[in-house]
Amino acid sequence: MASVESPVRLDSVHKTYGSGESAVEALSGVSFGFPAGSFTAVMGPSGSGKSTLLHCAAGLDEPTSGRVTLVGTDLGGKSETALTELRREHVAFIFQSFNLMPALNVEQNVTLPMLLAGREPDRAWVDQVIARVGLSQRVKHRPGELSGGQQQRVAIARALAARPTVVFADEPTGALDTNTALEVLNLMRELVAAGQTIVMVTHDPVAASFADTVLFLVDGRIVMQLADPGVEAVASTLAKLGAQAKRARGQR
Ligand SMILES: Nc1ncnc2c1ncn2[C@@H]1O[C@H](COP(=O)(O)OP(=O)(O)OP(=O)(O)O)[C@@H](O)[C@H]1O
Repeated sequence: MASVESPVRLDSVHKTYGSGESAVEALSGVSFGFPAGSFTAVMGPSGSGKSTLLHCAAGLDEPTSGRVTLVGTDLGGKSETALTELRREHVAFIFQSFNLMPALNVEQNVTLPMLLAGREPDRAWVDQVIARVGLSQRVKHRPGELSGGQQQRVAIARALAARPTVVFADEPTGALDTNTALEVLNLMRELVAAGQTIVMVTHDPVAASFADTVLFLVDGRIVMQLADPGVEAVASTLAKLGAQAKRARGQR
């Protein structure tokens, strides 16, 4: 099951929030297969639907219509329990809102998802991941004893330690200093080289340049894809799309 060609697939996904006058169409027919062992960045102006796409792809939010397939499983009509099990087995998140367990120390937070999935943590790899995010001196600290950036690094180590099939990341480097951000992005590239699939929402052209492909969303639609993206190309495309979106809003 885990070795499907596209561990994450969206087919004609629409997502509308609210109804009637106040309805907002956050996704307007998104179709994309994220290939196994690929790193894809999702970019676009504020409100273009990036987080909604990520939440629908991860089964955290249900599309209004269309189909999402995660690691070979059609998520349509699945129970919350079935979704939780699927995620526990195959998926990791690096979201700002995915909090750490306050009573557990760094090492315990990092190994918890594996223990919950009934898997024995690979201690050497766990130590390596914790070292790569610069927290070797903090393994016995609790989240409350760490800075915001350090807590984010624990969340990153936690996501990477379990070697999930798919990593969903929302602004994973947003709260990090430049050096740690580069270290984390390099680590993500290593995971991709090892066959894992990463889908990352970011506003940062430098972070996006680590991806194999950048998808640009405008008004809930994929309007452009950039392969092997360079920082300059990403930044100029983003600026152009942002200006177009602003003009279009002005005309409405
Ligand atoms: N729970 C919700 N209820 C109502 N509308 C929502 C909800 N979540 C998102 N939206 C709307 O859907 C659209 C897309 O939102 P989304 O958060 O996916 O955009 P985004 O591209 O991630 O934005 P940003 O870059 O500002 O985080 C926006 O117009 C937003 O206001």
